[in-house]
Amino acid sequence: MNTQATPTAIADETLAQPTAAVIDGKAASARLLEEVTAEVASLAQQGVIPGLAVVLVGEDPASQVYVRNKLKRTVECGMQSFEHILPSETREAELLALVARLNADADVHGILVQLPLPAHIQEDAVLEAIDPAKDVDGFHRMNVGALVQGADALAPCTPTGCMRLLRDTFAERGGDLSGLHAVIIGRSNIVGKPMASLLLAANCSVTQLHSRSQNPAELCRQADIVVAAVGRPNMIGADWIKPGAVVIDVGINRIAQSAEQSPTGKARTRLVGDVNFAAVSKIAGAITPVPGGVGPMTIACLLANTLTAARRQSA
Ligand SMILES: NC(=O)C1=CN([C@@H]2O[C@H](COP(=O)(O)OP(=O)(O)OC[C@H]3O[C@@H](n4cnc5c(N)ncnc54)[C@H](OP(=O)(O)O)[C@@H]3O)[C@@H](O)[C@H]2O)C=CC1
Ligand SMILES: Nc1nc(=O)c2c([nH]1)NC[C@@H]1CN(c3ccc(C(=O)N[C@@H](CCC(=O)O)C(=O)O)cc3)C=[N+]21
Repeated sequence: MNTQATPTAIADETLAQPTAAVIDGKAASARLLEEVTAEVASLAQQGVIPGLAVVLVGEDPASQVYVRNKLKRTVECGMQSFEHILPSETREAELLALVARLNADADVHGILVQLPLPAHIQEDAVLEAIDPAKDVDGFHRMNVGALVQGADALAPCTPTGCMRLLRDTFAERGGDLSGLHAVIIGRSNIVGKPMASLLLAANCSVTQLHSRSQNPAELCRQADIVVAAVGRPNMIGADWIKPGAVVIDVGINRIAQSAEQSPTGKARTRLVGDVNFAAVSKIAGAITPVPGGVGPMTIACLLANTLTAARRQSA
């Protein structure tokens, strides 16, 4: 890179020092996993080993990476992992039969069916077939309803992980989330909608943006807290962000990386979020990186949910 301070070099956003605090999701997830590991050990003394079943249908390479990461962490925590990798042509009836067997298996306390499923399988039929007590993703209607009503429920892992990062960030500054304006970009059942429920429960004023929203950047600029869950690389630029806002980037996007940018000198892909990190980190108060932000927290919260489910099932 040209280090001469020519006007164009100064304009290069990658040269400027970020002013935002970078929120370390890896460290936060390691702390949570340490707590979970200790609790698993004490449950094991009562003869209960929490078990998590992960079901993956098809060969989506990104999903295989998540499944592998989850398996590794599950075992590290002292839990049992049951992996079911099925071919993409698996029929819905076969998948429902597997879910029924896992529901009836006393060694399995948590069930996660990796989404998205192949197009010929009805996603909601499968999610509704999971025993709500074992629904560690929190996607069953009974758990969704409980979350919306503010009742005790297994809450979706990614939004729960985002809340932990937000609470820690504001606690470090001697405050909390109450009364703050949160803008969520995205309204999926997995991330955007449950995120709104959790922020509302924490007394935020919540605005939800989506693909039909008008003037999204202008609305987003009013936010004290921004949660981006869209799936579009680098969509959120500095002009979307109020100075000092706390930005949580949920997006996981794989983009092509040129040979010059790659540490190995070979053209390959790299992960980026929905937020333009280089630009936004110059204006935000705090920001999560991708990778190393929300992703590791999702897995830690999944294992925390599995522990909770195992405790309830063995009480
Ligand atoms: N880090 C982690 O642990 C996880 C990361 N992810 C990542 O988060 C991202 C979002 O995932 P998910 O919620 O499942 O995605 P979905 O595709 O289900 O939802 C995307 C949402 O973004 C909205 N959207 C699309 N384009 C725009 C736009 N131009 N402006 C405003 N809103 C827009 C859509 O609006 P509409 O409803 O109108 O279509 C939709 O609500 C993905 O990158 C995914 O890989 C997901 C889960 C976990
Ligand atoms: N039923 C279901 N539940 C899910 O929770 C679910 C799902 N289906 N389908 C796919 C999405 C995506 N998701 C991620 C989890 C962890 C990382 C993660 O660990 N990311 C790391 C590393 C990623 C890498 O390097 O490949 C990081 O961001 O640092 C990413 C994405 C869960 N999802």
